[in-house]
Amino acid sequence: MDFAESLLQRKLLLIGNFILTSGKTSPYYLDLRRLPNYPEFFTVVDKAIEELRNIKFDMIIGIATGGIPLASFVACKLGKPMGYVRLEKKGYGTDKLLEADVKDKEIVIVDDVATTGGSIERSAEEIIRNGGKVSHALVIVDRKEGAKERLEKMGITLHYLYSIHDILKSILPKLNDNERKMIEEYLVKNVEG
Ligand SMILES: O=P(O)(O)OC[C@H]1O[C@H](OP(=O)(O)OP(=O)(O)O)[C@H](O)[C@@H]1O
Ligand SMILES: O=C(O)c1cc(=O)[nH]c(=O)[nH]1
Repeated sequence: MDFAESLLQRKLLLIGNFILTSGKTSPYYLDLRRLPNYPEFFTVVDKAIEELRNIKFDMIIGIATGGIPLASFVACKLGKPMGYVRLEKKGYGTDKLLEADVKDKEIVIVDDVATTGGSIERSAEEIIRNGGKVSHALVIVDRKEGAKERLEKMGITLHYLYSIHDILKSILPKLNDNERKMIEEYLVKNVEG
């Protein structure tokens, strides 16, 4: 079974009507928060390590919440420091967004999914505000909805382990006509090449 089929079988790839963090509505949703429940996660960790092999960096920052497990496992296996950036301030305690000392460090940002790239952009801005540098980000799946181009403008290269095309090509034939039509229409309107 390939990765996409296992996502579908484990209900980590859902078909329906989903509101995204950007406010867009999508007929599919990658719910990778439970991927670490399954052995496929270890393959993803190994692929991420392979993808980072030729990149020089000091620290990995995961984006809460979806990016934290992958950031943690990869950092641990590589013997690199790790931290994370919150979605929002707590309003109490230290009230920080970024839980890491990034000053003068070269950071790789890690997340589960990139759609518009807004979450990575906000995280990079916070890291830069705190004195860190960001040239690379890595996600498990790039939904190909503009993240690469958006991040390029900030000088950040987006790496991904699977594109949405890799995921959907083996899945589309398994769906009913209505589901397939909704997804194909969404792809035409929202997704690059
Ligand atoms: O590229 P973007 O358009 O920013 O969308 C992708 C982001 O959306 C999801 O996070 P979400 O905000 O749902 O938070 P969660 O990981 O805590 O569930 C996902 O984990 C990415 O961080
Ligand atoms: O854009 C998002 O918010 C998003 C899309 C997706 O497929 N999965 C996810 O966790 N978030």
